[in-house]
Order: sequence, then C-alpha cells, then structure tokens
Amino acid sequence: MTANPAIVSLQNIGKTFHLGAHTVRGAHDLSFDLHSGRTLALVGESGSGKTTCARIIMREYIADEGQLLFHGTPVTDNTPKGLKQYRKNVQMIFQDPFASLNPAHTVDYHLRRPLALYRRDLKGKAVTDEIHALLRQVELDPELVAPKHPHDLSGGQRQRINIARTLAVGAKVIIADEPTSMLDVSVRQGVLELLNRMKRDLGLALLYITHDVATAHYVAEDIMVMYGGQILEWGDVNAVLSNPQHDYTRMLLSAVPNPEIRFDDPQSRLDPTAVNAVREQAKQLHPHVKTAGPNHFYRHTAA
Ligand SMILES: Nc1ncnc2c1ncn2[C@@H]1O[C@H](COP(=O)(O)OP(=O)(O)OP(=O)(O)O)[C@@H](O)[C@H]1O
Repeated sequence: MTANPAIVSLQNIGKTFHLGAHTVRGAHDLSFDLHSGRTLALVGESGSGKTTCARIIMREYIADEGQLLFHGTPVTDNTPKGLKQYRKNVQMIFQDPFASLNPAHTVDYHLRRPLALYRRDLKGKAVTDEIHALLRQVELDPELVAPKHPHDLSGGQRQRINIARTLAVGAKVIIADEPTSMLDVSVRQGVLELLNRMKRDLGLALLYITHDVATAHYVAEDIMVMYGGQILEWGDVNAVLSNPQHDYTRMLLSAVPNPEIRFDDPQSRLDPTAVNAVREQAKQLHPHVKTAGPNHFYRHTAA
C-alpha cells in the first residue's frame, strides 16, 4: 500500500526495431512508475533508449512486450478518442522549443488551441482569462507576451510557452525530453526551477530525460541510468550519484569533472572525449548488455 500510487507505470516494456537484416533493441524489460509530485530522471548517453522510452509513454510507439498502465489500468484503447483522452493527461515537452511552435501564430493562439480542444467549458472572456493565468503560471507577463509570435521570444520564453500548453491541456504527467539542452546556459536554471515548482504546486509527475547526469540531482528525486535500452541502475538520486554501484554509472559520473558543480556552470558539461572513453569501456565491461540478466542491474533500496 502506497500513499502516492503511480499515475503511469511501465511493466516489462520491450521494443525492437527492425532495420533490414538488423534488429535494434530500443527498450528491454523496462519497469518503472511515475508518481504525482515527483521527478524521475532518465539518464543515458545518445542511443541508450531514452527517447524510445518517452515515445512508448506518449504512445507514439506501441511496445512489443509488456504493459503501459494509467492509474493501474492497462492502456489499450488506440482509437483517436482513446489517444486524445490519454494525452489530455500525459504530455511531452521537446528539446527544441522553437520547432514545436508555429511561427505564423501568436502565443495567444498557441494557448487558445489546447483550451478549445480540452477545456470546452470555457467560453469568451473566460478563455482569455485562462490564457493570462497560464502565462502568469509560467512567469511570463500576459499583456506583453500573449500577442507575440515565437520569433519575438527568447528560447527560454518559448520553452515556457510549451510548458504552459501542457498546463492548458490539464496534463498530470509531463515527459520532458532534454528540455533545456538547446537553451542558453543562463536561462536553463529558470526553466528547471519552473518545472520543479509546477511539480510541487500542481502535483505533476515528471520524467526528466537528459544525457547530462550533472543536472539530474537538481530536478529529480529518483534517477535511472540507461544503456543499450536497459536500466542499469536506479534509485534515490542522491544515493545513486553519491554512491554509484554500477560500473557504467561510475564511468558516466567520472566523465563529469565534479558532480557537485552546478548545472549552469559550463564545466558541468560532459567532455566528449571522456564520454567516448566511457562508451568503449562500457561495451567491454558489458558486451552482452542487450541481453543482460539481472546480475547486470543494481537497485538502490530506500534506507
Ligand atoms: N524509429 C526507429 N527506427 C529504428 N531504430 C530506432 C528508431 N528509434 C530509435 N531507434 C534505435 O533505438 C536505439 C535507442 O534510440 P533512442 O533514440 O531511444 O536513444 P536516445 O537515448 O534517446 O538517444 P538520443 O539522446 O540521441 O536521442 C538506437 O540504437 C536507435 O538507433
């Protein structure tokens, strides 16, 4: 019995891609939960399977194995109506804040659309009031920002509009795929702080996807380290980062000059040479990682 049951759960999820004669396991035996008011960081280098995992949760990919559950019930309705109902609750924020906004339309339009689709109870002035409330929620001045087009906004402001759109829909779960990696270092902290505040104030469940292990402890309570489509290590973020048990996690951390360095410090970026070294060492240590058994995993249990 838990006081905070999972909103979204993955149970033994697997997804294999077929590329001609080759197969790639994008996800293998993934099991984890997303809880209200908590952030789970999904960390791994490029190609580890993070986006595959996000797409399975968004139901853009259908898993070959395992089950996706929403409030404990298997999600099986793949009709447009079923998908719309699911995506009212589960939304995604993408890496590129510009690509997800239509340059021809104003901020007001971008927020009016989801309200028209998902908040049909709102009419007339109540819609404008809601748009202004959403903009205030993401710490933007409604009078100034609502009439603007995406190109009039900074990267950080655009990402805040994308966050406001997920709130307009009424999402309970947000999948944030590298939400700050294309932003100036100077505005990253503000966007992550906003996500943290929304998680606390609105009880959102967040999956924070990043290749940058140094930012994970800033936003997440829990962390999973992924490699080759599998979870290699997971648990409390401080426990994992301060006492990593898996060789791969250790190597990822050793590629960061100092895990205590703030994420907005350029020194916290992974050194590409070190990352290459990590990858090569991991391949040697775990040559069969794609079919690895339980001995290859480590789970930090609560103290
Ligand atoms: N649609 C697809 N078709 C074929 N292979 C795919 C597809 N999507 C992902 N893959 C493969 O699955 C593996 C995991 O890819 P994925 O994009 O999930 O990794 P990632 O950790 O998100 O990487 P990145 O950080 O670069 O986005 C990779 O080997 C990738 O080539």
